[in-house]
Amino acid sequence: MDSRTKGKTVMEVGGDGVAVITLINPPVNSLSFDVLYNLKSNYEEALSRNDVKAIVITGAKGKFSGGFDISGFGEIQKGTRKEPKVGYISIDIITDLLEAARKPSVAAIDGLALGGGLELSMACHARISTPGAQLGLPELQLGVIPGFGGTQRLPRLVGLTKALEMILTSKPVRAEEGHSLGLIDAVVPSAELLTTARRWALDIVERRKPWISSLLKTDKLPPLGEAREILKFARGQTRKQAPNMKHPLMCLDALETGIVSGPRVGLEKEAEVGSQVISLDTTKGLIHVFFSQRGTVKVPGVTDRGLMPRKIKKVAIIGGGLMGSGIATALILSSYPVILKEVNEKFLEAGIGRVKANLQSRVRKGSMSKEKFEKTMSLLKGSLDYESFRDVDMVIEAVIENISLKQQIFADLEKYCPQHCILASNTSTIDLNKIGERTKSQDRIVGAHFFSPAHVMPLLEIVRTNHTSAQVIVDLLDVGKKIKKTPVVVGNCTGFAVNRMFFPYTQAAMFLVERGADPYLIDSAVSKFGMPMGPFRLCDLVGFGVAIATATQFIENFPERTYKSMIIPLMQEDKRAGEATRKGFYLYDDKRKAKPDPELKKYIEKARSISGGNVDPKLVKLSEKEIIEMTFFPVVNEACRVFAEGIAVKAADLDIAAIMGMGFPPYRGGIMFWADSIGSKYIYSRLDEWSKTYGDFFKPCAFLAERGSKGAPLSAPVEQARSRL
Ligand SMILES: C[C@H](O)CC(=O)SCCNC(=O)CCNC(=O)[C@H](O)C(C)(C)COP(=O)(O)OP(=O)(O)OC[C@H]1O[C@@H](n2cnc3c(N)ncnc32)[C@H](O)[C@@H]1OP(=O)(O)O
Ligand SMILES: NC(=O)c1ccc[n+]([C@@H]2O[C@H](COP(=O)([O-])OP(=O)(O)OC[C@H]3O[C@@H](n4cnc5c(N)ncnc54)[C@H](O)[C@@H]3O)[C@@H](O)[C@H]2O)c1
Repeated sequence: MDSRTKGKTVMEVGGDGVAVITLINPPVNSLSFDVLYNLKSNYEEALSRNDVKAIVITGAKGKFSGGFDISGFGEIQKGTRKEPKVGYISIDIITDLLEAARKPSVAAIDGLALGGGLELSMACHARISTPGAQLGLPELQLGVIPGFGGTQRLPRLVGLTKALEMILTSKPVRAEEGHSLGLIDAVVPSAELLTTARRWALDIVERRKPWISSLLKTDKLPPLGEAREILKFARGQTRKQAPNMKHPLMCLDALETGIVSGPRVGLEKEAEVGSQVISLDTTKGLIHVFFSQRGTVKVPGVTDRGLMPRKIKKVAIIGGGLMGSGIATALILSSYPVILKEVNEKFLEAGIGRVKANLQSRVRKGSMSKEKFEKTMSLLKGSLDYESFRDVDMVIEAVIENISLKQQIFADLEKYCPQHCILASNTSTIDLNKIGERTKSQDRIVGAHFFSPAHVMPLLEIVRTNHTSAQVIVDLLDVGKKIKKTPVVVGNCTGFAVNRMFFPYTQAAMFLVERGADPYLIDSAVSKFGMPMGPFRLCDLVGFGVAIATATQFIENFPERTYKSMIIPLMQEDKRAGEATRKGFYLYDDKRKAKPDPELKKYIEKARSISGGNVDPKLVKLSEKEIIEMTFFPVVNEACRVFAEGIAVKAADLDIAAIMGMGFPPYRGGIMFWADSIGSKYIYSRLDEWSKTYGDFFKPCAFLAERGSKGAPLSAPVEQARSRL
């Protein structure tokens, strides 16, 4: 393959008269422009050759296709590639050349047919798949719409309601379901895939099987009035669930056009809308997130050294509290045998009970069978001592946040665990160097910072010190992947990446409220911005005990830029500690529904009198935009410090950490991507102005000042980062 081209297709014509075209573009046979243009020439040749009666399309190495090459969207967005004429691929090639051809086509689907891959197969006249195949149109998840005819063909193959479900949720279906829906014509074992597809194609030629053009099917479509009602409902739901995104509604427009005005007009509408969505900011953000998420496992100096992950056969967890039980759940769910150690029988039983409850909730929801539950639970063994630690490959310590206890535990681990064993801590705040102070095992000490609930939250911060070996990081990256987490490798500092970046967010909110802003308006503006909840609702959820403990760490470590608000400590004195006590910034009813509390004013006024600050009329009347800026620009400022200090190696890692650790809206691309979309100059000037009026909490850091003065992007690599790693 030419090094400048991305992928190709090859065509082989058999003695039976079937031309087999194979999509080849590793690792997922994505449909790059090169693949698509090759496919077009293969088709032209197959249609013109007398020895070809029918065509089979398949993908190399057990994968049909993962869809259009997503990097192609980036090239169009950046202007490094000219977009082909609107509709050229979906209408000229896929519809007019392939579907309307005089010779039938059959798709032989192994592995996956996603996005453009499934769309290409839907333009074929039949689809044969293997049992494990995944079939879906996940485009909306990337900010684009199905653009190779999927908005028209899927409803015609599986019905409007199912098509809407598949498109709006981006969730694929398995082959068997695809078969019962009418999306797949036959499911056969892998070894029979090609022979069945060839035979099927010839049967179509010989009229023993029907020659079906999906685009012309109407039997699965509801009557027009009903279709309009279904689409109206879908629009209402979409507006509610994705209020900040335009592309799902634009996708529905394309679907509706096809149903109201016919599939050809629908295809034209799809092509027009498909071209428009590429330049939406939300689309740019989501595509950035797709690649950044996959990029977190590429760590310069670590993953480029040819190290192979060692096999982790058994893991021990110390502490079966909230975090330890969640981590144990995540591990046994991925088939790791786990030993859970606690201080006494009672606590051990409680810890195992929590793991059981985590799994039982899956059984209740129907996502886990009883047999699977039993099998998974059998991987968990309890322990009250270290005897069973003699053959573990990794230990994750998750006891209470107490430095001398952790130091003692690590000294014990050094004695009992084998020499190769990875010694990880789930600490949120304590310096890992201190934790390992009483050992000689610094090279195998690492942070494995999970987020609560650990079996649900997708992020894993892998914290390395100056001494952590590359091998240990490679091992942990592999475990992270196996337990389906997105790992981000960060350096050792207070709060690591996520908690450190987001600490100023809560502080900014407290500051604004003390100066007269309405906390409920702040929460509402932040939720509208796209966070799962506002800072005050979040404090209630986490609990004030944790909030105070974390705040103390930041006040001690970064005194020059922390805002010390007394609101939370004052409330806690009155036994209001958040949702768990049913009273915090909100009041909670039996169903845990939050309601504003007029009494809150009392605490705010008292905190204000302690801090000596005054109500600022400007801050009382903040617009939603100003609220977002004043709460998130301090986060950007701290993210810049984290980046400049080399705590994160790539700005994109901070984007993923913010999205997966804090719920920052993915369609804004993450914290640094969002900041760059606003511009460093503006952010710098706002922070600079506020710092002059309101103090050093807002003071822009040197990195932001430097980039802001030039208007340079904040996410550009740090050439001379004072790396701590
Ligand atoms: C016009 C059309 O309608 C528009 C489209 O088709 S848009 C594309 C629709 N398709 C998708 O959204 C599928 C996206 N891909 C995925 O969900 C997953 O990659 C997958 C399920 C295919 C495979 O998952 P998994 O095995 O875990 O591998 P994963 O790490 O995600 O991907 C492997 C590599 O393939 C790349 N890749 C996957 N799908 C790709 C695609 N469609 N385009 C370009 N690269 C792709 C990834 O970036 C990654 O590259 P890397 O190794 O350099 O980091
Ligand atoms: N709670 C969170 O949201 C969160 C998030 C990330 C990280 N963390 C960190 O995880 C760790 C645990 O937090 P948690 O919320 O699960 O605490 P927790 O209080 O719920 O659980 C701690 C458990 O450790 C046990 N324990 C204490 N000493 C032990 C010993 N010597 N041997 C075995 N077990 C022992 C206790 O009995 C208790 O069950 C802390 O370091 C915390 O900073 C917490």
